Amino acid sequence: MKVRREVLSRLHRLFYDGNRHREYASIWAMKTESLNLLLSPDEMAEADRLTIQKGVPEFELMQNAGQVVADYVRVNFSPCTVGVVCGPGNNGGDGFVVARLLRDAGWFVKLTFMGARDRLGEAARQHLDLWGAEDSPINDLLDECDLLIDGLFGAGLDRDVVGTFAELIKRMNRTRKPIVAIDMPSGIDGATGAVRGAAIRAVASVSFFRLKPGHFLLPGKSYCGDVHLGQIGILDAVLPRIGGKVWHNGPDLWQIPPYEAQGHKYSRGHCLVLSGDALSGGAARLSAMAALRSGAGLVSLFGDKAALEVQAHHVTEIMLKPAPLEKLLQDERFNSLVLGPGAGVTNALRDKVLSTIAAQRGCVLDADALMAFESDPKSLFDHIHRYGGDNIVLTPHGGEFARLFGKMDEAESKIEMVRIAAEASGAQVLLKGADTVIGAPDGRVVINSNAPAILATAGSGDVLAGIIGGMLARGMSGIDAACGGAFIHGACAQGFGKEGMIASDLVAKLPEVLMAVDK
Ligand SMILES: NC(=O)C1=CN([C@@H]2O[C@H](COP(=O)(O)OP(=O)(O)OC[C@H]3O[C@@H](n4cnc5c(N)ncnc54)[C@H](OP(=O)(O)O)[C@@H]3O)[C@@H](O)[C@H]2O)[C@H](O)CC1
Ligand SMILES: [K+]
Repeated sequence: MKVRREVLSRLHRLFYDGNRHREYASIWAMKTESLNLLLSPDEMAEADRLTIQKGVPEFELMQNAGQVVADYVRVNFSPCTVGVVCGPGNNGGDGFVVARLLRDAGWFVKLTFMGARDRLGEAARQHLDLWGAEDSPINDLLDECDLLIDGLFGAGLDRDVVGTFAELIKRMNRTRKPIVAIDMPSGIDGATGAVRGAAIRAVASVSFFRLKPGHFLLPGKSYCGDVHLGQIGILDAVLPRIGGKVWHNGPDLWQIPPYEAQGHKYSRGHCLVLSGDALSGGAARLSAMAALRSGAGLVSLFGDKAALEVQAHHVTEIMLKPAPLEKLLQDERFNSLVLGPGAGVTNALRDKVLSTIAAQRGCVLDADALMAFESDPKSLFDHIHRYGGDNIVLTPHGGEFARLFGKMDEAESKIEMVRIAAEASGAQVLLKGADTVIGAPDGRVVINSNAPAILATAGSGDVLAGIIGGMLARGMSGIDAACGGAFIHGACAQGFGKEGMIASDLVAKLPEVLMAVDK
């Protein structure tokens, strides 16, 4: 019933043409069973429990989990001597299955169990019995095996790893042998990606049913190696009961509105970008070019006449509007704005932001547009709550985020930080970084993980703001535009290569990437 209501309201909004900001279909509301959904270890344990309650034996889930890992190993490695290190819980139980299946396939397998048989659960104990061979001393296993399987801890890690286990993890890493992690690299917190004391550095992590935030948040991501997902019989039908609210970003989550055959440039939206002054216009120009390449029908730079006269020497397709913002906002066709890049932190900028919000336009508030509220963020947030923030995207980097929302030491992870910030501000918050996290005011969070290191270059953030501005102009909602923008931005950098990229190269890559994500 709830889903039906969401679909109906989505359809209502689809056909609603609010003049100021048109909204197209977002497939977001129908994503309960999406493979992009991420589950925390606790949510995963709940999915496991509900599935078992519905009659699927835990023994079978464990058998299937081991099978998925063994299959991964057989496809990706040549037969060799494998050492399986099993911990005291069900992660170790999966390890018993992997060991048995690889042995059955003719591989030479050693296994060390770092727990007590009588403390294992029933299913793990049965699988230990089926393995049935002598335990190997850990020194022999580490010396003699070519490939290690990490079955120490998975979803049940609930404290820092210390003492013997921490030493073992470090020794496994020091062998420099390839390690395949079952579920998560042991020591990585699946909910937050934090290293809990010590963690396995895996070449691959094979997980089950749905991935976890820790596979994508740093530093966890850099410990996982290749991440592989397999299905083990946990039922999709349990997902509505879990009600997960964190997703991994990808084109399945959002849809760029297609061009209409009858459309004209105004029906594709008009994005206004505030120019910096005469000596600081490059950032806004990058945003404007990105917005235009992202498919906004028209893009205009506005600002001081002196600044626009300089811009006139650089732009061709982009128009220049030397009019005051208040006047521009009377024209409803300007449906999206990008404010902040190179703008300078001034009271005048602050006023422009507040006017834009009051005029209920889609907007991206970046850099200086955020810092203009550093001393009084509440005035920004109150304004957004008053006029509505569905189509507003704030794009702070870590430093700006802390200055606007406070340090949030209490918060558990980037997910919690962004969730709190989105709720407080009433807008979408896109916290930039190597693991960009995007939050909506209703608690939904999306992790974007496709940004390569070369994206950390001057002007890259201006391009991101422009892409999101272009998406808003085309009629995407704030959350869809933010997620789409972050993914497309990362994909542009990935498509460029490893060296020498500058921000305008991202703009040049946009057509190729937009074609690739077009559904
Ligand atoms: N839902 C699924 O997809 C399935 C998952 N399977 C696998 O099971 C694990 C989760 O199993 P679980 O038994 O809940 O947890 P772990 O094996 O990860 O770890 C629990 C044991 O580890 C001890 N523990 C936890 N943290 C530490 C630590 N820092 N230092 C030392 N020991 C630690 C804990 O000990 P206690 O003292 O707290 O009791 C437990 O003994 C999941 O990751 C999958 O691999 C199923 O096989 C199939 C279904
Ligand atoms: K593990």
